[in-house]
Amino acid sequence: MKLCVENLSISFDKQLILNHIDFQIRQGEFVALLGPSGCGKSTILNILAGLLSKETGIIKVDNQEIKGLSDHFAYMPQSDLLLPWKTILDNVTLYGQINHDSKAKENALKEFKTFGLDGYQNSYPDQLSGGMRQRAAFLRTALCKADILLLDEPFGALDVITRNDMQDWLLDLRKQYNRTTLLVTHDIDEALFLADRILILSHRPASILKEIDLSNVSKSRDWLFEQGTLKKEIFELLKGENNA
Ligand SMILES: Nc1ncnc2c1ncn2[C@@H]1O[C@H](COP(=O)(O)OP(=O)(O)OP(=O)(O)O)[C@@H](O)[C@H]1O
Repeated sequence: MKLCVENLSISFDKQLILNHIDFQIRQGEFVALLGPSGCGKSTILNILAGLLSKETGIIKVDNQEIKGLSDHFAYMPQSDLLLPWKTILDNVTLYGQINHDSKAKENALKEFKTFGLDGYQNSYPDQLSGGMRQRAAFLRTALCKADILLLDEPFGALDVITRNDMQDWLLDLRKQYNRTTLLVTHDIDEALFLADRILILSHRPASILKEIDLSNVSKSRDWLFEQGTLKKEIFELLKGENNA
């Protein structure tokens, strides 16, 4: 599904946070949003997910305008929000159960291996490592029948090694699943490694400062290590905005 965001603005307490944001995401494209802290990245996801009301702007999925909550979007917030009293299988099939999908558990179990959770269906969240919990939260999001995934710093709370492992895993998964995705991250490496395109936001009120197209790049850790100049350029841009 193609996502089109036009002229998106919002203020909190009379302070303009998003200033006429325009962007599009093609079917199957993976786009990362990078920007200085507090510029409004999560706010964009919250508006798309229907949790916040925009002041101006139009959101379209495949040319159809979306208002409020929509099942086009599956949202994975920063914390994993796994329910501690439910098993991993019950946690990942929460939406399916709410929607009375009798095949929810059967369909979920087929994905446990891919998501590195094989054998853990009857475990509880506190029996899993941080990385596994994030994969479970991600599986719950991916199992939603939504066309567009909204991921807010999914690996933000993980240590650097687990984070890198999760990025490798997500890059592999991307090739298989081809879901339209918008990822919010603070991490320049993560954005470069995972995204087809990076949108860099300015300091508040946020507008899109720069777009980096990586769609023709064959991604690998070696490629990432060689991107010193590009990383420096993005870093300087974000640093300038942080000080703005
Ligand atoms: N519901 C709300 N009511 C009032 N102010 C809000 C609300 N949501 C966000 N804000 C404010 O809007 C600004 C942008 O917040 P947001 O969380 O979108 O930024 P961010 O770029 O995701 O930040 P970070 O990188 O630190 O996660 C912040 O100043 C925040 O305090």
